Amino acid sequence: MSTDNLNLPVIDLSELDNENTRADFYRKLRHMARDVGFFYLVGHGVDPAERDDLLQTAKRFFALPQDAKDKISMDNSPHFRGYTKLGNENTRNKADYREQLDIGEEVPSDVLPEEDPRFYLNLHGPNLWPAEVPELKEKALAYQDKMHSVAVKLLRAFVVALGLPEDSLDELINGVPRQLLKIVHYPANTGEDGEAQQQGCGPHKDSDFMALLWQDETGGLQVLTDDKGWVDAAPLKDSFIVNIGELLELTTNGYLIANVHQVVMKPGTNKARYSIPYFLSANLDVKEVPLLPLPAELQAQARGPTSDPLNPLFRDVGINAIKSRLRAHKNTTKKFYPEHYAEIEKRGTTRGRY
Ligand SMILES: O=C(O)CCC(=O)C(=O)O
Ligand SMILES: [Fe+2]
Repeated sequence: MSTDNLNLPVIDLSELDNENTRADFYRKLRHMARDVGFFYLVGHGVDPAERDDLLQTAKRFFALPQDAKDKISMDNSPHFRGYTKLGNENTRNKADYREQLDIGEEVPSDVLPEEDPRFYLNLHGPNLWPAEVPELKEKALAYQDKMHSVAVKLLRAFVVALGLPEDSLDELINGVPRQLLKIVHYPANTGEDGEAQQQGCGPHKDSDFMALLWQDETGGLQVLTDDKGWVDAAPLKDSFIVNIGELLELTTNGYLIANVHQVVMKPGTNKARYSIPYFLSANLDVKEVPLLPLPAELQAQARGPTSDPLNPLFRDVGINAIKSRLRAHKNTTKKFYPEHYAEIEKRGTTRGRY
C-alpha cells in the first residue's frame, strides 16, 4: 500500500456568497469532485469554538467507565443509534478499532419487523443520550443543525457546478433531514492489541450524498485515488474533509464517484484520534434515486455506478441506507434483524435479499 501527501485540494465555501468569486468556486468544485474525488472545505461558517465544546463534552462521555457507556449501547437500538464500543463495528467483515456515538434526526418511530418492505424506516428514531453527561444532547443537536445547513448549501452548489438548477435534488431532502452525526474516538495505537489496532475504520464508501468530516490533528485518514493509490488526507485546522457518497454517485450516473477511504492508526500513533463526521442523506422513501439530467458533455463522461459484489449500490434509498448499517453493526442486526444477520454471515453482504 502506498501513501503519499496530496497538495491539499481546498475549497472556500464563502466564495459562493460573493458574485466575483462564485463562478470560480463552481469551477473548482466540479474539478475537485470529479478529478480528485475529495477535498477540504473552509469558509463554512461553523464556529470552531462550538465544535470544540461539543468535542470536549463527548470526551467526558468517552471517559466514563465501560458499563456506563454501555447503558446507551446501539446493541439495544433497532434504529442504529447510540454508543458502539471498541471492536463492535465491522467494515468489510473486519472489526474497526474505535468507539463512537451515532446521533441522527430525532423522530419518533415505530419499530417495523424486518419482513416489512419498509423496514428501513426504522432508521428514523430516537437517539440515546447518556444520563451522566446531560449537556451532550443539546450541544450535539445544535451542532447537527448547523452541519445540515452547510451540507445542504454544498449539495445545491454541487448540482449548479454540474450545470443544473440548484433545487434539482431538493425533493430528495425536503422535510425532516435525513442525517447522521458521529463522534468518534480512536484510541492511541500502543501495540497492545497487535495488528487489530491498525484498522481504525476499514476501507469503505459512505452511503449518503456526502460526508463533512472534521478530524483532529492526529492524522490517519486516507483516501484511495486512481493515480496514487492511498493518500493521506492530512489534518487541516478547522476544515471539513468532504467525501462524496454513494447517492451522488448514483444520481450522476457515476460522473462523480463515491471515494473509498479508511482510517489507519499506525503502530507508534501514541495519541488518541477524535473525529466528527456528519452525513447528509436522502428521504428514506425515495424508491428510485433519479438520474440528474446532466449536460451532454458530462453525460458522455459518466462511468455508470461502480459495481462491487461486497458493496452493491441500490437506487432505493432506504435499502441503500440500511444495508451499510446492517453490515457494520452486527450485534444490532443479530438482535433485531436476524434474517439479515444470517444472510450477512453466509455471504458477507445483504445481496441475496434484494
Ligand atoms: O474518522 C474518520 O476520519 C473517518 C470516519 C469514516 O469514514 C466514517 O465513519 O464513515
Ligand atoms: Fe466514511
